[in-house]
Amino acid sequence: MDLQTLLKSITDENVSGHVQVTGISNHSSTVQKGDLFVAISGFAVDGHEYVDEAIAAGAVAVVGERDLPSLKVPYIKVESTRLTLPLLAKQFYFPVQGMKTFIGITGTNGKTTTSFMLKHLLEKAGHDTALFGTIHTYINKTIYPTKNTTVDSLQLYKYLAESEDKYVIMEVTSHALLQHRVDGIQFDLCLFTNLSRDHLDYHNDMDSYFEAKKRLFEMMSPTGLAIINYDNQWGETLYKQLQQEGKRVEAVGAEAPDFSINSIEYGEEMRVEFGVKQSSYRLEVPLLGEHNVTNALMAFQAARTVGMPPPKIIDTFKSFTGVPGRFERFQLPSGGYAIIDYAHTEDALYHCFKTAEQMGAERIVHVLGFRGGRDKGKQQAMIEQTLAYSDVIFLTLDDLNGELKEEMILSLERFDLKRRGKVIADRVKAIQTALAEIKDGDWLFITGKGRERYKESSYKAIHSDYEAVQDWLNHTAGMNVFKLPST
Ligand SMILES: CC(=O)N[C@H]1[C@@H](OP(=O)(O)OP(=O)(O)OC[C@H]2O[C@@H](n3ccc(=O)[nH]c3=O)[C@H](O)[C@@H]2O)O[C@H](CO)[C@@H](O)[C@@H]1O[C@H](C)C(=O)N[C@@H](C)C(=O)N[C@H](CCC(=O)O)C(=O)O
Ligand SMILES: Nc1ncnc2c1ncn2[C@@H]1O[C@H](COP(=O)(O)OP(=O)(O)OP(=O)(O)O)[C@@H](O)[C@H]1O
Repeated sequence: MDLQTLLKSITDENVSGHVQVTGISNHSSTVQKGDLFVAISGFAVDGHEYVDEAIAAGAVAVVGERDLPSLKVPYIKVESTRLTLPLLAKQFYFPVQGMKTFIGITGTNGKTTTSFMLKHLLEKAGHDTALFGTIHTYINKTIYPTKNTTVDSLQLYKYLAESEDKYVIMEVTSHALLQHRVDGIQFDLCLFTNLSRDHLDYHNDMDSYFEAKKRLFEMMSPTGLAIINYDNQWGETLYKQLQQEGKRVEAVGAEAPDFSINSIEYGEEMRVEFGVKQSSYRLEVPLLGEHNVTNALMAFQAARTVGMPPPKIIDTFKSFTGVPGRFERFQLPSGGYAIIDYAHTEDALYHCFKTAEQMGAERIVHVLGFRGGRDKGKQQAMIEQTLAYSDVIFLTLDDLNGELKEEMILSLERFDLKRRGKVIADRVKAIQTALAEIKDGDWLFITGKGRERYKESSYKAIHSDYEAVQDWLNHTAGMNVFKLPST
């Protein structure tokens, strides 16, 4: 594409000469000959420092937001490159949204679970469905690894250009919304799962965190619909605000207008009877936990809105097999259970423990750690939550993300575990020590990482909580033939 044509989306200024752009890059190491390089002033480094490297790699023009000494390629200075990047990327890779239906899901917890449920429903109904989220990106039935829950705008538009999928489900985080990673998308459906304390290292307070999440609903198409979990206090606030703004909005939950939950049966699968306006339904959710009932009801409403008949949705839920690393429960030789779960907020832990209690757990044993470089303010509340339910607690390391191991261990040792716990720094050791404690009737929660690979090495060549459990079963419990089901 001609540079001047590409720049029309961001400036009226003329650029001298005829420059053909064959791609866009925002990382110097990925620049290809013919690329336009966009320099972002980042949180960790300043992309303007890499302009020379980008030009040496073949960049034919540069967009930046700082004054730079004259370059041997055209330089276009803009107000904000974070705002400019999605405009350029969209124009170059995916100028027309076309026939795709965009579904954005935001909230502190439940985005991944709800998005997996919805993808399952849509795919079983025969619709090609793309998914962007924490676990992976899924385009044209191919899985791609992902660094962020919401990919950056450049990667997003490159994927969308490739995607032949009719539906696009995106987990949209508050970081992504503030960093303009999904700018330019008009969402047909916007879901709000809940808001609870998290990420206050990035957002100053809960009000700012809420306002960041609310941005998704500003990107909703005029004919779009917002589906809100009304049982969450912030959900109720959002519902009322959107209604006042004249947006189309539906609420889900026991306290929601036009929606009623008549009964919930707790068990190996959850059964919920509920009513939407004049109709009533009975849904079996093949997952544990009331939080998953909420997630399922959100997915139900979304699938219904895009035209799937409720009986078909109810039937399709029966074949949903769950989400990797989200309340994955394994029976141990002792008769107790080990659960691998991604909970890393006080609210998520509460839902884990409440589920165990409802299922008759006699004792709760808990292994948890805290990610380095993330909100430290939530740690004490998470400790209080585990103390409220757990009989035995093992504090251990999670990803350090650049923090010093010794300092992290010291900070873990400072928590008062009321003589019910101890610090075992090595995560595999902590998990395997806990497993050895488990008796019939016990539920062991291993939280924070789900199926994610460890960034830190352990005393054994084991790379995830799942492998740590499997290794213990194979070696210590003498069950050499036992294999946990894989993802
Ligand atoms: C703090 C934060 O959110 N950072 C995000 C941000 O990084 P950044 O743009 O500031 O990047 P940077 O590393 O400072 O680099 C600045 C620029 O220099 C360029 N560069 C850098 C190095 C180099 O050698 N050459 C080069 O050109 C980079 O490509 C970049 O354009 O934009 C990047 C692209 O979108 C993100 O990958 C990155 O996420 C980092 C890795 C991260 O950990 N983010 C977390 C906090 C996050 O976003 N989490 C949410 C989930 C939260 C939840 O669970 O709800 C998420 O959506 O993943
Ligand atoms: N609706 C819910 N309400 C509260 N907690 C939930 C809910 N759904 C899931 N959880 C808890 O939160 C954890 C993370 O769930 P999930 O991955 O679905 O959420 P997420 O919003 O994608 O999280 P993240 O942003 O951290 O990737 C689960 O492992 C579970 O402990």
